[in-house]
Amino acid sequence: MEERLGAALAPCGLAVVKMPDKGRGLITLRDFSPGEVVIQQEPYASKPKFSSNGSSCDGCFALHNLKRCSACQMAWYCGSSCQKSEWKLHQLECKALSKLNNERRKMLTPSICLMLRLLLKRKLQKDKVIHSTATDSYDLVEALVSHMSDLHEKQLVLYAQIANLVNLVLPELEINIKEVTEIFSKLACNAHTICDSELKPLGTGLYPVISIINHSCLPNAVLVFEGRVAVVRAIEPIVKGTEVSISYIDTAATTRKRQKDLNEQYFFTCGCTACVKDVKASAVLEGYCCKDRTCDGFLLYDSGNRVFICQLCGLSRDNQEIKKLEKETKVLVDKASRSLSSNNYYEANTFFTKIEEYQIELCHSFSIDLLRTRESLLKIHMELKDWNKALTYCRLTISVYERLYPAIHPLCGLQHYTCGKLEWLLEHTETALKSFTKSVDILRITHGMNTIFMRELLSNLQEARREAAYRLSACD
Ligand SMILES: C[S@@+](CC[C@H](N)C(=O)[O-])C[C@H]1O[C@@H](n2cnc3c(N)ncnc32)[C@H](O)[C@@H]1O
Repeated sequence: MEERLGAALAPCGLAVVKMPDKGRGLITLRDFSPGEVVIQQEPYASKPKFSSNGSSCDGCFALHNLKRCSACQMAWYCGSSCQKSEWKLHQLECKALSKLNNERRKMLTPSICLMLRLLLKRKLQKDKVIHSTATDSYDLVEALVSHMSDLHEKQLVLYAQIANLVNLVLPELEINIKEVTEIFSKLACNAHTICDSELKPLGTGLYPVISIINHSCLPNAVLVFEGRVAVVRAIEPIVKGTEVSISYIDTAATTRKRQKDLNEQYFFTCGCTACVKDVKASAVLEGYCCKDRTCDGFLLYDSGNRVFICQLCGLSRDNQEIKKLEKETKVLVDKASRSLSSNNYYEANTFFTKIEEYQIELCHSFSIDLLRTRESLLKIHMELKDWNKALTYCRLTISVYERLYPAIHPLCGLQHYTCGKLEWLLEHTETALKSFTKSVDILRITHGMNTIFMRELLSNLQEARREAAYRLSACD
């Protein structure tokens, strides 16, 4: 398997190597430039997010013109070509699903659905109904890390229970419960959430070659999806002999939070530069602001004197005052989240606006908490179609994104795009043009140029250019 994979990857300028303390990793055999596709892969198995009114096409993850499989009512296709391409696998899946009563169907979580597909594909490849290739074979799934020995016993029991359910759905496969328990454990640290171009989740997929890529909080590549195809693009020059890295988590968090997330799901301690050197930056991200509003310092707790001290001007801030504001904010955050999840945007707006007031009093301007509040306010004002306020919050988030994420990051590109669309709507043509340009500069690297999404962005940019030129000539 290793040799076959090596032979398939070498022409793409890649090799799999064993790395100290990381297991396997992917390294480059040639230089890659920013925006270049390092590797792309179809999933070994994938499953769109389920929703009763149709999610995305099971074949290509398209979102429109979906029709439900009339037999099982659980698979969706955008047309006959996708239905045909999925038929060999869906034929078996459909037979199994059609037999289930409603109670059993409700128990089919996304990871169970993904597991059913994975096991069926393995069977079809074994029976040579579907061909296996060097980059699409069950051997690659077998080689994935499972971290079984790191799992808590409770988690193992849970996986074993779900494996029993899989056995009930596919009794003819006579699955080995221990083996399926291990595959569930592999899915937890190897499967990827498939997202659309705007990073909205569409489903889950297992890409066993892309899963060889290790994590860094300062990655040199980014993983995006074109339909259900996973595409890894370089976001900076990657010279020959370098390890390719992507980020497994949202890196807009303090080092402590990132380490916790990575440890809980992936069982390792990240040793990247951001994790080793990031102490001061982290303190700013979760830090309180100075009492003197003209000072940009952040505070650290002085336990001896029970006060917070500004690290820039030395001014102290009373612990009690901070605790009081924190407590009041927490009460509001719970209420605000409830209003938002029940789509009560007017009420959510009132709560989040108050939270923002408290956090401006309390937190440093780069604080993650303040950023999350402003992201919620952006979402709320978009829903309420208050474009002016939405634009204000979009701009406020961009300045923090630019500090938190690398210069080339999909979220920065997408936020500039949102900003541009709002400015365009408000007829701020000049600034819209600047925002679209910034967005294209970033997203052409992370997303490539050939998707419908990028074509739409480029057409918006062209239109803004034409309008700006027209306005300029009208002034002459
Ligand atoms: C998706 S797999 C990556 C490939 C894996 N190294 C292998 O041998 O198949 C994720 C696992 O790789 C390891 N890993 C990934 N990034 C790492 C890093 N920066 N440092 C240490 N281990 C890492 C962890 O064991 C993690 O659970």
